[in-house]
Amino acid sequence: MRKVEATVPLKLTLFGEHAIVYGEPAIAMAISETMKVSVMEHHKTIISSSSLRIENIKVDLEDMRVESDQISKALSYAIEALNYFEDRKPAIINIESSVDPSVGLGTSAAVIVGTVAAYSKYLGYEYSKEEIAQISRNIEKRVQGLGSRMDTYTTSLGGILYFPRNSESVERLSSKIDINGGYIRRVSTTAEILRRVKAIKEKGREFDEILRIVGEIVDDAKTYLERDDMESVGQLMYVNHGLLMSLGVTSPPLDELVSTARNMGLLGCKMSGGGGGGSVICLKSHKAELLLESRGFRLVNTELNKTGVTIKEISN
Ligand SMILES: Nc1ncnc2c1ncn2[C@@H]1O[C@H](COP(=O)(O)OP(=O)(O)OP(=O)(O)O)[C@@H](O)[C@H]1O
Ligand SMILES: C[C@@](O)(CCO)CC(=O)[O-]
Ligand SMILES: [Mg+2]
Repeated sequence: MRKVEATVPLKLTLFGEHAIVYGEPAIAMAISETMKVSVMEHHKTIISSSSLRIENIKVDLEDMRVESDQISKALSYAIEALNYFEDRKPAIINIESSVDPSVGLGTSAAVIVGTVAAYSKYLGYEYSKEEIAQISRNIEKRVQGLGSRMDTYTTSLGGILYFPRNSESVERLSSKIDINGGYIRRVSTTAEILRRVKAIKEKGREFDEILRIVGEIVDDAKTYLERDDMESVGQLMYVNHGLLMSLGVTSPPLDELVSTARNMGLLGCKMSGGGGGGSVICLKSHKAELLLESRGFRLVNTELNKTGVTIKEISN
């Protein structure tokens, strides 16, 4: 029986979330939390996701229909990833994540990257990580309507990545940055928050100006990260958080935590990812870890992942 398994790192956004959707640069980092997608030979197509508590959903291979609209919405990223392939073969697709879905850690991207990586190998294709990133980026954009290539590229390629403005290139950064990260549940998905930002942006020119300043912060942060000047990196984290608050994408628990961190003299903290709750990152310190824990944030394994998606063939 053939089985292919893809392991995909999740990610943190260090700087520039939301602004990157409008052409500004951003910096993201792949971490050691993972999404695993396995594809196993079978006579029917079945999708299971333990973290979504969705078990053995049968999928019609012809039109990728599932039994209920609600479930099909929850599985839309995985289904669209399977749909990319025209020469589909039946299989059991199992998705397992080390974190909760939709908390700002790039689970939407990782589900797509993992499904494209494992299913393409199952069908006999040999895609490079860059090809997996490119295919996944288009799928995420199609499902969400809006979005950048940041999460799909970071989870495919691994490392600390800088996405320059108005360019399709990606730059690997070398930095010793060490982070504490944690998350709380959120009510909205990134797709919903992206639609809210678009609506706000259409209301006033000042929002374009905020996004442009975020872009400048990202470029300065790149310089400081490469010099390992963490005091300056931390200061820019607070400023980036403040601008995200002006865009309306933070939430009271996130703002309280970041503001308390600043009052306590921590070097730097900010929201990370789509926002509306979800993830917060701080430059690493014992105090930052205690603060995250005291506010009920679930700590994440923020060790840098340098390799990106890996695929292995398991035969039994
Ligand atoms: N374990 C999983 N199994 C299947 N689908 C998942 C899983 N985890 C996440 N997803 C899909 O990704 C969606 C969440 O995407 P969303 O973009 O809101 O969160 P995120 O990617 O974790 O955060 P961010 O985009 O802010 O980094 C879920 O609604 C679901 O469709
Ligand atoms: C909010 C956003 O910038 C990051 C989500 O992790 C969306 C995107 O880049 O697609
Ligand atoms: Mg997402």
